[in-house]
Amino acid sequence: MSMIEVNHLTKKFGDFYSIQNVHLQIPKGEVFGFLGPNGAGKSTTIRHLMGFLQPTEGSCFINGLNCREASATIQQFVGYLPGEIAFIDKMTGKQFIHFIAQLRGMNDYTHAEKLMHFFELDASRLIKKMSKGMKQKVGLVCAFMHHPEIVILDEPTSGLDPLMQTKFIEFILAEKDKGTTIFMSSHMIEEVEKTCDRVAIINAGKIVATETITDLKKRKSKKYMLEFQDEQELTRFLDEEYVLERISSTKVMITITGDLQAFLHTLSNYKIIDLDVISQSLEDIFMHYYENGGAQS
Ligand SMILES: Nc1ncnc2c1ncn2[C@@H]1O[C@H](COP(=O)(O)OP(=O)(O)OP(=O)(O)O)[C@@H](O)[C@H]1O
Repeated sequence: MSMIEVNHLTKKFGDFYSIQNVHLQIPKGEVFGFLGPNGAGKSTTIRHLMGFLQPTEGSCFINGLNCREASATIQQFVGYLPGEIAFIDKMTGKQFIHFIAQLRGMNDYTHAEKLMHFFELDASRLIKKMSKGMKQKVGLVCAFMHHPEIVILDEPTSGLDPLMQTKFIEFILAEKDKGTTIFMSSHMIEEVEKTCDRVAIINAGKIVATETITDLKKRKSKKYMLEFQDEQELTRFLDEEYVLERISSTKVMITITGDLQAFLHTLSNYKIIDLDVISQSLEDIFMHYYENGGAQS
């Protein structure tokens, strides 16, 4: 049985389709990424999972429970991090964390304390005086403090600095080892690549692809900026059969899809003074799907 199941979910706001025919099945223990640009429909899908929205068509289930009908029960056991957290500003971080814990009937804060320590959160401050990143950490502590088996995170790293983003990835990988089922939305391919088993890509309310990270990586091309020691070295390199764009007399941009090994081997024969990896943007990856007719794989 899937832990999370979204069946042909459609939501219309007036005449506008926020999401259309979204279909997802996430088995126990899977870390699933939900990628898409701003306004693609990620939060709308997630809000249905938490039972906050009534579908126009379709349905969703968590652990076999209908998300709309069993909303209260689901909110009790699922770990949830909303995209925009509505905090009670007058509380300190700690008071808020205890408040949420009590709503869940918890009275042991040991794990919450551990999480605060891990995320380096000083929760004694008033929430209204906290930065966006600190508030995000409060949200993460609330999402994980009751050892949930299923976790739903709406853009979990938004507002976190790069060091914390790395810590977050480490944290998710540890949760994955424990067997936690995680569904997380993001618009950053890198964090999804590092943590998830599978990913669905949503654009303009429709799923354009669902695939394993292994397959995504195989298909993904990467660009490298190479700077050669001098023009002669670059000229020599032009004989190699690579798709490249000449940037200057000593610099080229190369696109590599798939096998890196052969590329690295070739590079070892040249005098290179600098190499930069240019990450492929989400849009570039979408282009790939559009070029293939946006077919679902
Ligand atoms: N309550 C609402 N009323 C009208 N339109 C809405 C409502 N909620 C969402 N939408 C629209 O539905 C579309 C999808 O929004 P959603 O918030 O799900 O996107 P998202 O993928 O989470 O984007 P982001 O990355 O910016 O958070 C957007 O065009 C948004 O304006």
